[in-house]
Amino acid sequence: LKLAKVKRVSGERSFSIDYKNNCFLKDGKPFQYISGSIHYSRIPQYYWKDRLVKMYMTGLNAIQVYVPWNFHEAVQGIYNFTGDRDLEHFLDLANQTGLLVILRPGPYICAEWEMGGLPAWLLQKPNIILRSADTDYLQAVSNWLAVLLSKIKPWLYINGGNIITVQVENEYGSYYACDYNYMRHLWTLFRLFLGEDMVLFTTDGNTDREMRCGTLEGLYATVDFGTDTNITEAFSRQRRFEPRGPLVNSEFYTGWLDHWGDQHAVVDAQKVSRVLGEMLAMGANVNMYMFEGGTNFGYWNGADHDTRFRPVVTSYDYDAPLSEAGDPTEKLLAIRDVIKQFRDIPSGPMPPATPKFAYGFVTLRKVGNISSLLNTLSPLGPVRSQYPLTFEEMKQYYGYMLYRTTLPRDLSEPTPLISPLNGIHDRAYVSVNGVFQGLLERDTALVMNITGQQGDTVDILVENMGRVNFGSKINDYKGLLSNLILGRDVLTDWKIYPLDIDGAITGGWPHSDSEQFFPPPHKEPSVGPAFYTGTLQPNGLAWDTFLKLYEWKKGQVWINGVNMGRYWPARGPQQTLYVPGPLLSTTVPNVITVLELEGAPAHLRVLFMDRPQLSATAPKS
Ligand SMILES: CCCCNC(=S)N1C[C@H](O)[C@@H](O)[C@@H](O)[C@H]1CO
Repeated sequence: LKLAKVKRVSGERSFSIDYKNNCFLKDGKPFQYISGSIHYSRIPQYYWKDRLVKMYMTGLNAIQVYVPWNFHEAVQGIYNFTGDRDLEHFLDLANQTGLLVILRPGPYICAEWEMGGLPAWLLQKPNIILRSADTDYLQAVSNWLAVLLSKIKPWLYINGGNIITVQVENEYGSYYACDYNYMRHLWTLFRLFLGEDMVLFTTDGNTDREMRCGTLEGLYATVDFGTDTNITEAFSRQRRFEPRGPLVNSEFYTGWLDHWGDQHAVVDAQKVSRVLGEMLAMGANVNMYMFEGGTNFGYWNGADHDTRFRPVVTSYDYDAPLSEAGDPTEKLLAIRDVIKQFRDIPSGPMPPATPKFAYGFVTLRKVGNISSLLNTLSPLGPVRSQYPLTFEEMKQYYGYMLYRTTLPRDLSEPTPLISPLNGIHDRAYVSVNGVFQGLLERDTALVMNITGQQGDTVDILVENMGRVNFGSKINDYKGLLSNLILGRDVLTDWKIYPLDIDGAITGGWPHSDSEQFFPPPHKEPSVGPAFYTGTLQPNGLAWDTFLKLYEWKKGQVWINGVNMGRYWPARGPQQTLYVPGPLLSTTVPNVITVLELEGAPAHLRVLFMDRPQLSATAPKS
């Protein structure tokens, strides 16, 4: 129905590759796209139009969009395209704004997104070979693509919509499998559902191995590279795989991602605009990755794993031309000045940054330790198991899980607790009889000491910090993947509590309880995993703001029931969380709930600021 607005004039619309003149043809005329990446899954729907208009006013004629499979099929066979997941609404807004679309439906997308967009329920098959011709993987992929590609077919430019090209898979050449049967299967599916006329392409990093394993006859091969790459060398590599046709850089990096513990990544604006100009002058088609990064709300951040597990931070600001909050930057203005040299850009003002407000301090109060809240957070009670089960075996894919057992003997001396196969995925917070005794962390903290008496309760809260999204470790199972050894004993006879924190919070906890049963507010801080809550009084303004948890250590924040993502100021570089203004109420108190995993500061205060802090790496402790 939304397409009715789009002039459906059959016969006049075409989008193809001109192998003679080495360019794209749009309606028979040479066409050079100047595009920017924006991920609808990282921006609340009410801000989509704001960001798209700013991209259009910069002079872009296209946007590049990933479709995260796990964002739309969290439970196998149940598809969600509503609200912040309404892909067609996003495409329609882009169409209304005069922007064409380069769609990247994966099924794997990388993108510093949880498991590269693959749904974690794929891991229920213990030895599944992801991104290959593995029959179970391909069956799930085929079911998903049948739904998605059918949905987007009317949105193809050649059918009256605005999607001009579609990418198959994502940098497949960077993956170990190099399985041509997998790529041929995908190619068949994309052709089957999108038709023979659709321009399908691949994108790969700028090396021979990547191009060799990532390209396929029938898919137009493109490359990606940033500002420090020799443009001529990179495009000559593309020419070795596509001797004729348009030059395309599908991911021109305008910035870069941050992992917890990194220095905040920045890329010089003058460098970005200079190299962009050089590529456009060659007639190359360029997509800037990212143009608007947005936020990894909830549990959606991914992770890298080179020598060790490196989860990506909550902010996907990416030092991009539009900031995480959608504010135009100097980098955007420099880019706009370059684009002006190649095409007319829309006249009129660049929409301004959305207003920001410093609401100030809010003092929280403690709700309770996790172990005292199990009736609320795990209403169905525990699963009993001789040995630990993973998140996937428990069929809880994200967030936190509580593993409980008892001490097998008196431990008067500090006794080492270890996971011999580095099996803590990813961080475990250990309490004995409700008293926090320390933590274990994947690759980083492999032993801690315990004391206690035989029969004492051992509570181990395990945090899933986001699944690896790049490389061979994307089959990233979570939880306790191997037995725990305490001294000389293997810990057994577990009670494993799935924790539905998000369900409890969207159901009104803890605030709905606080009026009747809540203990008087007290300022006692505590160590170990505990919930805190408070209210930001309304002041008639619902403006963007940035939440700083000064002297808090690590945890998760919900505001008015929405999971805002992870905070980890103790590690940095991110120190504030972006809070979109429309999330706030102008009339009723805004409920803030914090899960602090290590220990709250005595002041129990959090601060709402009018600006972000993304580059304050914590002082080396
Ligand atoms: C640190 C290794 C990063 C691997 N990812 C790379 S090269 N990238 C290419 C990938 O296609 C894109 O989705 C993004 O993930 C981008 C980095 O922002």
